[in-house]
Amino acid sequence: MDMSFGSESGLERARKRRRSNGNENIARNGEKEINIQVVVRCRGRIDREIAANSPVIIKTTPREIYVKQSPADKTYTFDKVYGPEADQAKIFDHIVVPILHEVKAGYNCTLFAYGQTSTGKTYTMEGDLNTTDGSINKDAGIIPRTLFSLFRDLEAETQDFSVKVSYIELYNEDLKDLLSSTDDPRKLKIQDEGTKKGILTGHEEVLVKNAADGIRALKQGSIKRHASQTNYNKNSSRSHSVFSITVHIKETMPDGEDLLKVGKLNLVDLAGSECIGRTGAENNRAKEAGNINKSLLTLGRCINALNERCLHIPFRESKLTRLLQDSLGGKTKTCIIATISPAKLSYEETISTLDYAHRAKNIRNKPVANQRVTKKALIKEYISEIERLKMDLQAAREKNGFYMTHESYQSLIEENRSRKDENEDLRRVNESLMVKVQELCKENTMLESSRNELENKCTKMQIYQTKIDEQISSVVTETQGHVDSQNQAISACQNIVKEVTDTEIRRLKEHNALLTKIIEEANSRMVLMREELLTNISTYISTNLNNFTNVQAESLKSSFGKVHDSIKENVDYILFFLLEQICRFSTNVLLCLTLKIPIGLCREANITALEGMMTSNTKYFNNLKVKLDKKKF
Ligand SMILES: Nc1ncnc2c1ncn2[C@@H]1O[C@H](COP(=O)(O)OP(=O)(O)OP(=O)(O)O)[C@@H](O)[C@H]1O
Repeated sequence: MDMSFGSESGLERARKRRRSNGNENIARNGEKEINIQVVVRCRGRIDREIAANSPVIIKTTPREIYVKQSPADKTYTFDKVYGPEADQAKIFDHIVVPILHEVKAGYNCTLFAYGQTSTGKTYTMEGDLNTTDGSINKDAGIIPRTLFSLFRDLEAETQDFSVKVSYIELYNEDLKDLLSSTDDPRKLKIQDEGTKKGILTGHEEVLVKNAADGIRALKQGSIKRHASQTNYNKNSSRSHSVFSITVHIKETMPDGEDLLKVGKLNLVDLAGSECIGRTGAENNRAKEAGNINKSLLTLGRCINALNERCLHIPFRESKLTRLLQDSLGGKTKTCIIATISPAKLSYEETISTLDYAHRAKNIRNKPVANQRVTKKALIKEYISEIERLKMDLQAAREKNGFYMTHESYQSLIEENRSRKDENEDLRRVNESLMVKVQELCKENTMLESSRNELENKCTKMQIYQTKIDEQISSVVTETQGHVDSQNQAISACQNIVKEVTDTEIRRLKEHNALLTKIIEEANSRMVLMREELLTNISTYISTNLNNFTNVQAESLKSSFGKVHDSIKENVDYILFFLLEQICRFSTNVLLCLTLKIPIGLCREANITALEGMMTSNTKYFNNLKVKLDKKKF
């Protein structure tokens, strides 16, 4: 029985051994890491969401998904994104058809649907399983479409092939020791004898001749699929289901030898990831939800560990992750379809699904095509497998101990050895981690002491800084006082200077007026003198004309001229002197105005200088008066 695609049958173990006998390197050389493909499917609102008036908060583009939230939308990028308009045919053509090519080329591929309850996982994987006139209906999901497409293509491409399917269901993670009862060879019932807690159902691999056979096998296997009604979904799957399709294709080599190419497709419909409170889970169903969440949680931890390239991936912590082990970080080509609801009602679960799926994007697998085996070798393996199973059955029926073939025993020994190796690896990892922890502890202690030192330094610096601050502020206050008193002194000085200057200007103006008056007086007096002189001369000449000789007349003219020149000279001198005084006066006034502010700073000296200037001006005026008086004719 090949119960799962993660656990190995004797046949697979034998194949593996053969691979390691020389062919493994060749296979390894061809290994190429590829990321897991992650796509998102968002369905339209369903009746329950419409009735609750829950608005649509999801917008999609071919690669991006926007979740409305304030203040800004949250955006996620995936390999592909499908909105409500994408029907079942589109999903199949875009996602599954390329995967089927890989299966036919001899690869193991896994496609699993993950998402909150009622978001459409079962609709996507199974959908409508009924057929009309031998054809699928439009709501048929990935499994029926795969079976129909596979048989159609294989029949068209080759005559020699076989298809086998198996179905298993897993819904309780409390199972510890799985015991098998084989009364019905087509149906497997494994029960935890100790606790009677859980059942893992399914059937062995069965050969199917056409697509309808395959669908029948799926229906048979899932007939008892554990489903219950939740607040969210009337027909909610409470278990994880795995439907596997194995394809054997015969190829005849040029030397005439027949080789078998084997490819496998695992279609996984996970149970809903759900929040217990919101889905209305009570009592047993709450426990059930807890178990479902527990296995999904382990799946999440494995995804995180793979994402972070951890040395240890906790695959063994749940049956589900043991089943999916080769599909996550192994040699399988894997695609995850994350299903979400568009309604605001499911906001939290949608974000959680998208975060989960987004992390899975970074997981890298190294797909390797299965080794082709000769028909003869395969038949031999099947015969020995049947022999082993027969003997196991016999021993079980006779309740006569447990029979095991030499090969099975060797396999178990090998498995045991590999577990021991694994344990040893873990012990070494643990040891190296302990060393690291100790190193970190030491580092931490050192860091702690340097932190204390730094804190002490900091405290000292703070005290020092406080002192400096105090000093600076006292200097600033003192300087400010000085500046204020200087400013007061300056403004007082400026007032005094202004007063002094105004007084001096007024005095200068008075002097100027006096000077102008003197000039005017001198002018008019000189005009009078000149006129008087001329009158006297003409009277004298007219009286004594006849007595004058020519010589006398000439001498008179010349003395008249001299007198005239002397008067002119005196007048010119006086005018020049007065002009000089006016210039000096103006310069003084300008000087006073220009020096107003500097005077304010050293006023005493300037006031003395101004007073000196005024005294010298007064002196000039007095001298001038004396001179003018002397020049009187
Ligand atoms: N893309 C879709 N288009 C139309 N109807 C859909 C779509 N996806 C889901 N539905 C409908 O939504 C309901 C819930 O879907 P389904 O049972 O597949 O959800 P689920 O995720 O498998 O839930 P659970 O985890 O509880 O089993 C069903 O009535 C289904 O027909």
